[in-house]
Amino acid sequence: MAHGGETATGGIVARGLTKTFLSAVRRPGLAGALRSLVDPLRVEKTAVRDVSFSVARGQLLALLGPNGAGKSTTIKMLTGILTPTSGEARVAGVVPYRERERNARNIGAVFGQRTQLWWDLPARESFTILRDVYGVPEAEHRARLAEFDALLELSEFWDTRVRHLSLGQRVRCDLAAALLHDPPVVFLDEPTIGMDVVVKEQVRTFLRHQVERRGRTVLLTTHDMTEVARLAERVVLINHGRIVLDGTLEEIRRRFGGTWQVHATLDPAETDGPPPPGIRLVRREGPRVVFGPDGDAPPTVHEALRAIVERHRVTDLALEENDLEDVMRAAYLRRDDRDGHGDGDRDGGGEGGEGDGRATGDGTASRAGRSAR
Ligand SMILES: Nc1ncnc2c1ncn2[C@@H]1O[C@H](COP(=O)(O)OP(=O)(O)OP(=O)(O)O)[C@@H](O)[C@H]1O
Repeated sequence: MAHGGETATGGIVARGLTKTFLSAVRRPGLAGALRSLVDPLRVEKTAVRDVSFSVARGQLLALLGPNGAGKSTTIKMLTGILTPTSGEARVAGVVPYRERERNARNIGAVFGQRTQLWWDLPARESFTILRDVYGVPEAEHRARLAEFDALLELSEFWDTRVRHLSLGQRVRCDLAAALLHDPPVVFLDEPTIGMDVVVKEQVRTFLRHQVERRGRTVLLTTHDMTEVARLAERVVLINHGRIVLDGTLEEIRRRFGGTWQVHATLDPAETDGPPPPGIRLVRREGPRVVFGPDGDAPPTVHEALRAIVERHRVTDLALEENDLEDVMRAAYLRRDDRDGHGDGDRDGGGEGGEGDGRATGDGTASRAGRSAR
């Protein structure tokens, strides 16, 4: 966990962040509806529960989780839009919900569904207004716009009124607008939603440039697993408002799906024998078998291939990586199982906590793993 000193240079720290909403619900039936008018029934909903993580300066972290997991609520607390019910946050050394103006200078934010651009103005005029709002020197402004244009091809459409831009064009302008004042920290809530594959790749290149060349700290949410695979060094997976895993994509694969599968055809003379240690038989159909990693410390794929060939009489061998969407589905569903058992998981602090999804300890809770049982 990073400390205040680290965030002062441009990192993010969330400690025990919790947000509970109180919302009015209507009682059923006409009489209930009338009663609710004078005596509203309020229910509590904890959207984010004891969430702790940190992002060091110049790191990109993807916040992942199913719909309603609490991602946007977390980002809203870190951008100062919402005040947490308990816990604390620091973004570039500032408590965002206490010093909103100071925080606004340190961060850029893009909420893919909304725009911060003036609808009836061409984007370039919005950029000029933002330059004046943030007091960016003209030469700096021009240099930064030129950099953004080179990466995002904005000049093709920045003289068109924002209301006439396509979604992909508009979000590219929003990305530029969010970074024009050179913020050290950037929050992106589903930035590539609805973009075509070419524009998505352009935006990813732009983000990589901002992280690697400009040293910005980026926290993004996405449901696009290709995006995660291409961009994120580290992911925090949340579900039902709690952190399930804080680690790398490889760790998610290992815990929820396994990092590899070996499809083999065995010689008909092969007699049934157990697979090598650390390897499990996922599926068997006649001579065709599928092996996967087993346990907490499975062999690497090279070790596995060698062990399988030494142990079994193999006539054909193919290596496949587990599909990331399948792995994520297993991760999301696994969390639901755990909730159903009310296991009282608490630690949001990441790796090794009770909330790390190792419900069975086998580390291979994949679709394939289940079908093998
Ligand atoms: N203002 C609010 N009042 C009451 N409940 C809310 C409010 N905002 C969010 N919630 C609830 O909090 C939970 C988390 O919502 P949130 O928008 O953070 O999820 P999310 O992970 O961003 O989901 P998605 O991927 O669908 O955008 C949801 O159950 C949502 O209904």
